[in-house]
Amino acid sequence: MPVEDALARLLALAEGAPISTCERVALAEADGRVLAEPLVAGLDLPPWDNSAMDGYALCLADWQGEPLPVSQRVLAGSAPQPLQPGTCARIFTGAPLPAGADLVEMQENAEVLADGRVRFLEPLKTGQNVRPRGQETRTGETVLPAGTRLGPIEMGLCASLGAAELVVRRRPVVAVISTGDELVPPGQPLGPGQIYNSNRSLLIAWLKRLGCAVLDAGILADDLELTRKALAELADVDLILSTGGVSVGEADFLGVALREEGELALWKLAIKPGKPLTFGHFRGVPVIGLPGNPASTLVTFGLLARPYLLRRLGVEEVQPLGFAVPAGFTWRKPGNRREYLRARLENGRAVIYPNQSSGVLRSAAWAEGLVEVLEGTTLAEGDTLRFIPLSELQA
Ligand SMILES: Nc1nc2c(c(=O)[nH]1)N[C@H]1C(S)=C(S)[C@@H](COP(=O)(O)OP(=O)(O)OC[C@H]3O[C@@H](n4cnc5c(N)ncnc54)[C@H](O)[C@@H]3O)O[C@H]1N2
Ligand code: MOO
Ligand SMILES: [Mg+2]
Repeated sequence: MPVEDALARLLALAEGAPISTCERVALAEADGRVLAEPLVAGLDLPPWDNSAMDGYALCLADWQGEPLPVSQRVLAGSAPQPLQPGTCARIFTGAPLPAGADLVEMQENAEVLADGRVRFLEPLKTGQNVRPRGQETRTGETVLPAGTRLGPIEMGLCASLGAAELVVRRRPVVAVISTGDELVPPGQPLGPGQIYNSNRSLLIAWLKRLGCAVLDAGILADDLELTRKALAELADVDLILSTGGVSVGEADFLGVALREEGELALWKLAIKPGKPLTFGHFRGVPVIGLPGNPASTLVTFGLLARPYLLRRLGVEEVQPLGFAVPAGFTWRKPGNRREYLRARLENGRAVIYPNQSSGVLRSAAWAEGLVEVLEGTTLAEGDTLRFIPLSELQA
């Protein structure tokens, strides 16, 4: 199945199983969460006309070009008096404009005379250096739609509107299973044939960034009975996310368990790395089986499982679009799977890590993004490719 068809399937399944319950959280706890209700402005922003500069506020219609006495001093955080006709007000950045004033001149363009009056050195224009009330936002406007993922910028925006609490989708509970008799957690010595479990750490960190509550189900031995048992114990989670055990080997049991006690909706995609990606249900619980090779885990989580989870949270834009870059390498062997190569930008061109084996996670740590090589294509230097930044995928 082509990647885009698999993604469309997954997103449709996600829409059928939304994480629809919500909770009210303090603003400080909302980073990384998804808004369940739109953020509607309860005030104008700015709440009043204010000065964009340190200088002097005056009324243009009232001014004949003569130096003006200073009738008041207005600091940010103060409440000014209405402007006395025939005077100007000393004013500072962010301070409310006195009623009757309609412009601010910056102090660099003004001269304070010996008698304290202020002479304006440049032509003046109504509205200059004034940030009018409501210029950013008006009361009642929807500032962020439901389904927005909150990041640093949104946190700041919510605060600017005085939102102390937000209604967000609850965290999806995702169980992480690492399958493989060879796996050992870091901190223990390696025996013969053993390797450290890297997928667990990669996925747990990534899921947390996505606002998921992670249930670490540990390492699962390559055994059908134990696989059934492990899956059966996770009946209450929103998603079971496993790695390994999805290919055709004699120790690959995930697909068998899904076929027996649920259903296998997706298996064998035209994607490299990541071909044996598996999606199905075990006794009704959604299961994503990522291929065990670490670069396959990375690519399939980023391009398929991450969008699936985000869509379950009601997020519309689930995938970075990436951007077009010229290839800084040649590709001579057309594949029958869409390839995602770990790449970097050098002098505006994509160059790839020399070892693209799906077992090599170091390629991804070196890389800044994934470049997409379409099925059946070869590439010459300068040909255009899509570059998907890893920073955006990991956000
Ligand atoms: N005869 C075939 N063999 C394989 C095929 C195929 O089509 N025919 N597909 C290959 C492809 S492509 C992939 S990808 C892998 C996927 O295999 P599995 O998902 O079943 O994963 P395992 O066999 O369990 O492990 C693969 C590889 O990854 C290492 N691994 C697994 N889990 C972890 C972990 N948590 N941390 C670090 N490394 C892990 C494991 O030791 C293996 O080296 O199958 C190919 N075979
Ligand atoms: O699809 Mo596998 O991840 O190529 O090695
Ligand atoms: Mg295998």
